[in-house]
Amino acid sequence: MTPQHRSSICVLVAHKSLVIRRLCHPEKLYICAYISMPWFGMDIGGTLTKLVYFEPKDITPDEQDCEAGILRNIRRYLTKNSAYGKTGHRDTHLQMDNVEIRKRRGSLHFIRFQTTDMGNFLSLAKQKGMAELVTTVCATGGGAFKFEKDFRDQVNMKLAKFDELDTLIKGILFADMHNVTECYYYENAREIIKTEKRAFNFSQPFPFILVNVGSGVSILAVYGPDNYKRISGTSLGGGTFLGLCCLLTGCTTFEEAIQLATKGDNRKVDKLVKDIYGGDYNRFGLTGDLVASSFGQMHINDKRSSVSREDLANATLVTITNNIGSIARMCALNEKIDKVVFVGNFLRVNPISMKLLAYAMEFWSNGTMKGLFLEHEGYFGALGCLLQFNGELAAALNESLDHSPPPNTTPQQCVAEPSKETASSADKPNDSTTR
Ligand SMILES: Nc1ncnc2c1ncn2[C@@H]1O[C@H](COP(=O)(O)OP(=O)(O)O)[C@@H](O)[C@H]1O
Ligand SMILES: CC(C)(COP(=O)(O)O)[C@@H](O)C(=O)NCCC(=O)O
Repeated sequence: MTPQHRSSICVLVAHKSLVIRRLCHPEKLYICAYISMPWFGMDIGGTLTKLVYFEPKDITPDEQDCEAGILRNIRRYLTKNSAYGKTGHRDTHLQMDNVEIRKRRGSLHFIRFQTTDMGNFLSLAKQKGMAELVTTVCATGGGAFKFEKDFRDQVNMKLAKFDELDTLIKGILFADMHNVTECYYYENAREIIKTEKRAFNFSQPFPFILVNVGSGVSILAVYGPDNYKRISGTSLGGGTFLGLCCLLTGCTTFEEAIQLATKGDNRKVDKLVKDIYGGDYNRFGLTGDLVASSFGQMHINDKRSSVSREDLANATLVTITNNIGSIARMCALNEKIDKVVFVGNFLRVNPISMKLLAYAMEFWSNGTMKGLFLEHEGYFGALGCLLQFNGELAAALNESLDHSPPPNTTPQQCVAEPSKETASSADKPNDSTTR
């Protein structure tokens, strides 16, 4: 807030998550809404909850004096630690600095925890006094619906719900615009052992196929910032990999599953083309080393007794990844789109899958399609949600506000027309789903 704004305030009503200020004007009384800190976006997924927190770095000495103790404590707690409770982690390597959001400059912090830990998160929020400061949390993902009552009953917080696919796209476009190295591809993807990560210029993104590999998989065709359709999906996703891996190897975490897979060999588990043909199946270009049948050797006693946990983990990873790659490629072919962007936390610390997907796009399309990846892989829904905060408040305040802005006031400072991207969009049926 600038000194002029401060001097024009005649009434200030603190309403926890937002501050409504009445600005004096000779002819009219204007009401402007400032969104008070803290700013969060939350994506409550089937496996992981992602939290994006905006830490303002342009706090003036005046503001510092006024900053409530609770707010300061929350800021310090989130930014000075990188582990929270049993499963909470801040991905410090993903932090985005010097970002401008709603005319404020600051850093974006990326935090995740297991959705099964939601009870502990709510207790922590209560303990840190969040409930006293925040009335409304912007949330997306299935959990925004599932946990709505828990938020209300346990911490007296309202969830402003946003659709997970809308926010996913908003988050991707924002991250790509603010981070020049956000998007990358694998050079020489056909040579999996040698292939290397390279930055990709994604400044002209449309159209692209978006494959979100979370617990399950959603596939979208994106034609513009507000123009997309969900064209396909599969229940064989990241949750399937983790679930099957735990069953087959006795591992208990995703990180362990990936580590095992890194040391294993799927060829001891799968039946390859050469196991069936004795070599290549030349007529249709199927080389001998191609997987003909995932897990296809495991009905043979001898083979079964000689495989390791590592081999089983690797075969599970390859099976799930190849299936996703195959569906994604067919979707891209159908839509006549050549860029296929893979996101979602299944790709976290998982170069095996990324390289396989890059290979699959390149090989099966004869080099006409490209697999692309993004650094903030699983956080776009939460980021998009944080960015839409404005729209939610506009909608919430729409009825009580004078819509015409006061003189010399930018749209960010004053709620005017409700944004098209209001929370209510999450409550509408998704008519862009074609499947
Ligand atoms: N620390 C982790 N714990 C559990 N799953 C993880 C972890 N890191 C990556 N994953 C993978 O990410 C998937 C979840 O991806 P995410 O995009 O967060 O989806 P969702 O929104 O459904 O939770 C899991 O199914 C698993 O394959
Ligand atoms: C239901 C979901 C959108 C939920 O998203 P997620 O938490 O998995 O990221 C996703 O799991 C999905 O699209 N599953 C596949 C459903 C299908 O098309 O078969």
